[in-house]
Amino acid sequence: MPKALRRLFATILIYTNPYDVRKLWDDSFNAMVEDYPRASDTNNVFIKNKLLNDISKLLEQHNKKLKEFAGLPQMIEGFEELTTISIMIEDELTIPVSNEDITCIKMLNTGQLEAFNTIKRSIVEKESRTFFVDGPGGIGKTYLYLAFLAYFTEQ
Ligand SMILES: Nc1ncnc2c1ncn2[C@@H]1O[C@H](COP(=O)(O)OP(=O)(O)OP(=O)(O)O)[C@@H](O)[C@H]1O
Repeated sequence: MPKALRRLFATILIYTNPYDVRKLWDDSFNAMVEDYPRASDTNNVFIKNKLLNDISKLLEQHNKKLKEFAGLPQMIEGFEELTTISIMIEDELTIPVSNEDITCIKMLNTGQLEAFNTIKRSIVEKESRTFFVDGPGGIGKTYLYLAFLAYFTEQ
């Protein structure tokens, strides 16, 4: 739904050239960013610029630019490069999850389950921590990763 609203917003800009773009932006803002990830370190400036970046890409498909619409906030310079990470996350989310991967979660051994629960808790509580999973070859690191991928994609 938020994605469809962003597309609708861009379509309105392109085809109707509304009188009060800023009001349309302000009124639609919250609904358009509903699906954006909100980590603890994600502030409003990031959300605003991510939205501008997404709208900008939609406008580009019609050879239009953000700056052509007076009243629209402008994106901070260099923001596009900062979004590379979120594109990587979006790519990860397109990987299909097999039933076998979903079964992984129930099959985790004690060590894997401990790691799974610790990392999952940290993600759910938006701690923004980094974990390094190490161990001898064949111990089940990839298996643990597949369980995570299945769990969070399902979510
Ligand atoms: N909890 C588990 N239950 C059943 N099979 C498992 C479990 N954990 C791992 N395996 C299986 O053990 C094998 C080795 O696991 P995995 O590939 O995850 O190890 P790895 O630590 O990533 O190895 P490497 O470091 O060599 O890449 C795989 O065939 C995997 O399916």
